[in-house]
Amino acid sequence: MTGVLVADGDRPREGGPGRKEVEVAVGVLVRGDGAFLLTSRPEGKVYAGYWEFPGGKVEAGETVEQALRRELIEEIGVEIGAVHPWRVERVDYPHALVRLNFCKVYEWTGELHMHEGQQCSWETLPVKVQPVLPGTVPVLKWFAEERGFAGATHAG
Ligand SMILES: Nc1nc2c([nH]c(=O)n2[C@@H]2O[C@H](COP(=O)(O)OP(=O)(O)OP(=O)(O)O)[C@@H](O)[C@H]2O)c(=O)[nH]1
Repeated sequence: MTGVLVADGDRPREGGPGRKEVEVAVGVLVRGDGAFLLTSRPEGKVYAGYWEFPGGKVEAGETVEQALRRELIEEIGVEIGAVHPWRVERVDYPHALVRLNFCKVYEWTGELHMHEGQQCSWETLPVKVQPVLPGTVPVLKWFAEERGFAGATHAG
């Protein structure tokens, strides 16, 4: 990871002048009944306790799809089937400039196991869990558009 590291509290910050975009692979697991999986960010990470879609940073030499397959095994213990790239969203956080590659996934094998002490919840609109990570909010809006859902997509 290149970028300027700035000591800040208990965690270094990625970014600074000329900060590099961090590619992130994000999995939107959708069940047959339309429910989608949200997970909470584990303790020790930025935005701990916020709800998001599972995924993580793309490592050097990996494609988004490869990163997604690896992250979902590592984080939630499932092996995913076909990956359907959906939308890309750029979010400028104080801690990083991220490029979120949201991919829909309809098939997976294995039981859900939260390997990082997260919580998980199958959700429909409006989502019940909160707080929702800022980078997750647009996805809820895309779902609302797709599903003809009117009203607030989440609390807060
Ligand atoms: N996984 C995930 N990350 C998201 C979402 N929305 C969003 O803004 N992000 C941001 O994308 C980045 C993903 O990094 P991460 O911390 O989950 O990645 P990672 O598992 O590789 O973690 P690590 O390398 O810090 O241990 C974070 O800055 C996170 O705030 C989302 O829906 N899912």
